[in-house]
Amino acid sequence: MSTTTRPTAESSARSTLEADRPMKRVGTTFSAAQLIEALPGTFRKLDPRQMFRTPVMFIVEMGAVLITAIAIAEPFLGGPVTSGGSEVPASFTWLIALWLWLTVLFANLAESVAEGRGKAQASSLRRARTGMTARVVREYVPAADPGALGSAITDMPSSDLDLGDIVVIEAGGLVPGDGEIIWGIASVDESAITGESAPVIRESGGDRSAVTGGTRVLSDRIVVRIMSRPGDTFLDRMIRLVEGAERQKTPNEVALNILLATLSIVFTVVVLAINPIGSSSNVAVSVPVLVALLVCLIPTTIGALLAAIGIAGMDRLVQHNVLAMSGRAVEAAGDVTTLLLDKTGTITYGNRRASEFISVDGADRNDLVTAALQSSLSDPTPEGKSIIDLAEIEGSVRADVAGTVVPFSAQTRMSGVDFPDGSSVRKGAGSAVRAWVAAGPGTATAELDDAVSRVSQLGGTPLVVAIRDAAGVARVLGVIHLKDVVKDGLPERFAELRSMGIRTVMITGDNPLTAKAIAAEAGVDDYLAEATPEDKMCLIRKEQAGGALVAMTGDGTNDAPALALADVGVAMNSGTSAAKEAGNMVDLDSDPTKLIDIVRIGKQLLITRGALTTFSIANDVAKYFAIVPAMFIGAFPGLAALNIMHLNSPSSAILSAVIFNALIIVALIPLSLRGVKYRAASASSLLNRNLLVYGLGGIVAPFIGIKAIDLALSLLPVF
Ligand SMILES: Nc1ncnc2c1ncn2[C@@H]1O[C@H](COP(=O)(O)OP(=O)(O)OP(=O)(O)O)[C@@H](O)[C@H]1O
Ligand SMILES: [K+]
Ligand SMILES: [Mg+2]
Repeated sequence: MSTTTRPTAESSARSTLEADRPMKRVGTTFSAAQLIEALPGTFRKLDPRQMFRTPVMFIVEMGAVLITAIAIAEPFLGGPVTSGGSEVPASFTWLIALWLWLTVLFANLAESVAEGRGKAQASSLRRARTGMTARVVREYVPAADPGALGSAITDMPSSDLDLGDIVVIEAGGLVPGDGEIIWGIASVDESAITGESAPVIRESGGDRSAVTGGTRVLSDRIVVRIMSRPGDTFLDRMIRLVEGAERQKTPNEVALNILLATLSIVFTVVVLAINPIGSSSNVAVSVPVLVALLVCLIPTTIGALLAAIGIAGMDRLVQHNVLAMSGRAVEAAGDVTTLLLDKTGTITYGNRRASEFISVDGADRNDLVTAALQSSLSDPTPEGKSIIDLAEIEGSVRADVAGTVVPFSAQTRMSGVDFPDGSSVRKGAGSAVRAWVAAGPGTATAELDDAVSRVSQLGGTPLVVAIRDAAGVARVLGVIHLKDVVKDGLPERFAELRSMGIRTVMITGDNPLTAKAIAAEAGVDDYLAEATPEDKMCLIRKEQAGGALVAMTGDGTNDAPALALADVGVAMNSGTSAAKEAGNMVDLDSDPTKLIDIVRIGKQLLITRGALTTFSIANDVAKYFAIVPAMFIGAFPGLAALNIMHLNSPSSAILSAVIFNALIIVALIPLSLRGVKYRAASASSLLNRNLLVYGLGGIVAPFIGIKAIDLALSLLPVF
């Protein structure tokens, strides 16, 4: 690996990448309509079996049930008289019960509003899924155009399609399910899924062969092998994802929930111990006051908002056209230190096309073109097809030849044909074909090296063409120049990643010179050339062993193992289904720099959760000082010294604390949905700043809030 030069001025053209356009579906606060939509869910979530998943809020709900029962029973038992030696107004128990119920409902509301944003999107996705007809080819002849053959075709509903079915889709038709194109090339409108109206090219044989159910074929005819099971298509998964149906708690969330539950249990024990300590019955604290105290002490704020924060994070990714299959990956993204990128199809557009034949060593140009054509006749890759196209433009005539096809593989980096008379033809990466020629036996000359470097320095992929005659003598005929284009606006975006502390490394199967040229043009920090799929995995393991959290973006089947191994594996939507299956995120815009947004969203999620946890716990400490003196002031007038807030009466102090505890949840819903503002800064300085803002804020807010509520309550005749 070597470090590349910094981006040049020419390459700093304005980005046309998707990530630069204004975001499509962004809402930072919630509207009245959203609130109304969230109401049914708010009440449905009262089901104790659901509440139990959030232990803190489950305790509040049980408290609400208990206090409601006491409020109902009180008139028959002589009514509430005193608590902790103070008089209590008759409506007190009912008021506490009411505000405990509201506390639970506000928590449910937060989650329900967070879910609501995905539901709207899910219903628009559902529209893309319904009512499609699939045209299934019964007996498909491999690699043929069923239209030309007049194959038998049966129509069936797309919902009946199964794994392995072969369907044909004509221009204007909807793709009935996810699959791989096995014949043909077409432009496809994927806007139903990506929201982006510019059509994309999909073709058989390469890394751009995947099509998604619900998208529309705009031109030509393609044959697709279905790769998804009924009910488990990409669209189905996307719907479940945005609806939150598949949402599972991340390890961090589980750990935080355990911490919150532990705190709750500790406080429950503390509160239960209050009366025995206060011994004599005239100072005994009543059950409603004990429950009120408990609810104020346990971390209800974060308990209520935790789920909403997580859902909102996933939702923000969807707004950026990224589907995250796991919340764990979103969190990991917040700490990514290294980004590995595949070259072809990720940094470049991936439509490598033959643009030039260069003969070397005195070889006849026609022989080169013919050999290139022959070696590509049975090569289904887009590169292979582009060579045939160019050879035909150059006047070569396609003639079927019998022979054993040697298909391209990422390991051999060559493809070709072995003919029955013992001769053969190969094309492929320089190093691979050179070795093949040397074993011929034969020699390659400096003229070849020159041609290869010339193509490489232009950022092109040189494919060396060689033949071996029936006598076993090999020789090089020349080089095919495969051209690819680097996506726009990459250097600025990689510079941004650098400023976030993320190192970018391009890994490619291509030769070092091409890699160097493309790396310089794209502005990555480092590159690794001639990498096999195993090398890609090794590099990830090495980085991980050194403590780095690794993100990988790729599109090809040969990237799949690496995508699966990386902490954050972002598959390009344009890529193969193997890549999309292996990664834990899919970028619908196929933009390799989307990681900038993914990292930002991951960091924001972690920071928001940390900030609100700090706030919640600081808040609870402050409430303790507001309530405890008030609780016992009747019995121990000496506590008046602690009563720094001078609240109206003990019962109004306690009720004010409970009301504040409930209202702070509602007040913080917008922040948990929107996320704490993220600035590019080191993790420790962000942490310190947040501890200060949210810790201090958490201590001060209750004093102001409770005092204000107490003042308002004092206007009521009851207090
Ligand atoms: N159809 C083909 N026939 C022969 N050789 C090929 C063919 N396609 C690619 N090659 C050669 O094999 C090399 C490795 O290809 P591979 O697909 O593994 O990597 P890549 O696509 O170039 O890089 P990346 O990993 O960035 O996508 C290419 O650089 C090229 O030299
Ligand atoms: K609380
Ligand atoms: Mg590739």
